[in-house]
Amino acid sequence: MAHDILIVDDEADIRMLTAGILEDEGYETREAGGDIQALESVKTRRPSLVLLDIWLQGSRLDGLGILKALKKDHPDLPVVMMSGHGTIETAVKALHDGAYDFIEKPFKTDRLLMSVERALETADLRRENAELRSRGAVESQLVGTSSRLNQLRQAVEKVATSNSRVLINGPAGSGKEVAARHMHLQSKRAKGPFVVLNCATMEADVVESELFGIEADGKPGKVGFFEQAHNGTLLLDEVSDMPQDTQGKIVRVLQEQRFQRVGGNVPVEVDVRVVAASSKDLSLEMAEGRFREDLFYRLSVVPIDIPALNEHREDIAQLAQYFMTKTAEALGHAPRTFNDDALAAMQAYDWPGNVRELRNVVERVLIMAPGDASQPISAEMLPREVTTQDSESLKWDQASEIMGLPLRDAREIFEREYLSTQINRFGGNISKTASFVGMERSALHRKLKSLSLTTEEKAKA
Ligand SMILES: Nc1ncnc2c1ncn2[C@@H]1O[C@H](COP(=O)(O)OP(=O)(O)OP(=O)(O)O)[C@@H](O)[C@H]1O
Repeated sequence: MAHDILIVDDEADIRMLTAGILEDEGYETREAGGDIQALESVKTRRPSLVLLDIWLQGSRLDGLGILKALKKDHPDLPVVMMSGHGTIETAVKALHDGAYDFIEKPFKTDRLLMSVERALETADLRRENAELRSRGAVESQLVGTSSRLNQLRQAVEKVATSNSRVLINGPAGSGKEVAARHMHLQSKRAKGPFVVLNCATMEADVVESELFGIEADGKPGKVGFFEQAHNGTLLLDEVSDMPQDTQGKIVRVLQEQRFQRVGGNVPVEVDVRVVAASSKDLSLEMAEGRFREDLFYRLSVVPIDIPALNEHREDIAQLAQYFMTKTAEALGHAPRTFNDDALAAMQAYDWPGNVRELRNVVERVLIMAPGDASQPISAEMLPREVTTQDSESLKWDQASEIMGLPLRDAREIFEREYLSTQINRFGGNISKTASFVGMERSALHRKLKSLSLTTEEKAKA
């Protein structure tokens, strides 16, 4: 997509000439003859760059005034100043106030193009960096004011002040790492490091060297996660994926607060608070012999449960707006609001990927939605899966679940779903339901009883 450049100059000839040079290079241009036009134009749509004259006859604000106003709302918008009567002081002032460059009029074509090109390149790079940072970002504060979130925050803050080990449980993307970071920042260790080891993405044969480091010829060759986290917190994320041998070694470290590096024989002492997180039910993993009992009880001194997003829907609007502001800042866009329909659709959706999915949807919407910042995001601009959560996908989930069952169990699930839907459809009226499904009234009664379905309950549902 061509970069779009706003040229602000009170002289129409200069605007035209500059626009001609830029358009020949494939840029799109817009023109403004004064302060009001310039600010309006940026408000309507943020350009990729502004070329701004310092002296503007007939305007209340001069170029420096406009620069300040622009930078207030769009700190990352690249601005190149131009002037025929520029003094060194004005140029320095402009650069100090955030202009990218200052060119003197009359300028040579090459000088103009070079400055524009560099300013755009720098802005693109900055944006990409911020975007990368934002994509990998995990917050340190738990956003949300529902009672579930308030309880969670209280529990996290309470346990933070103790040195106890904590096991954080919750579905993928629900905020386990955010809770762990929040806990770290509220603890006495806040100034120390917060280190995350993701046990799920680590190859079994390197987990130990990653955790404990490597020693060769009596010297540390690689500092492990435990040492990196000295005086701070180590989060063992997806701890259920840790190989069993390593689990045993961790038990010893937790007991003794010291360990040996791989290949070494000198004990290394550390002061580390270990916090574990898991999206699997660790007690089940333990019962099935995949997770060591001694480690489970050592890690799970204080269990903290993070709810799925659909268990605290009241926070969806606040979280969506929060991620909108963050993402807009990172991408250098103006943030948009959500209208009531969009909020209602987001609140009704089930969010199988939890808060992470919500964050991704907001990012996608900000980048893809038509219109400008003055237009709120409406339900039609949301991705299809959010707005068309008709039971299609749910039905499919259920169907695949049924495929894994013996016929008897599958039939029971089907009959239960089918009959409760039909009873609801006929407002709990057994005679009408019986006639529609083609059963005797008494037979339907018996069936409902055998499925433990009551008409009152189902009619209410
Ligand atoms: N309450 C919250 N406030 C702010 N951001 C949140 C909250 N909950 C989750 N997030 C954001 O959602 C994303 C996923 O959160 P996080 O990584 O903590 O989830 P997780 O449960 O650790 O996921 P996984 O199981 O995949 O490791 C992150 O970008 C995080 O910042």
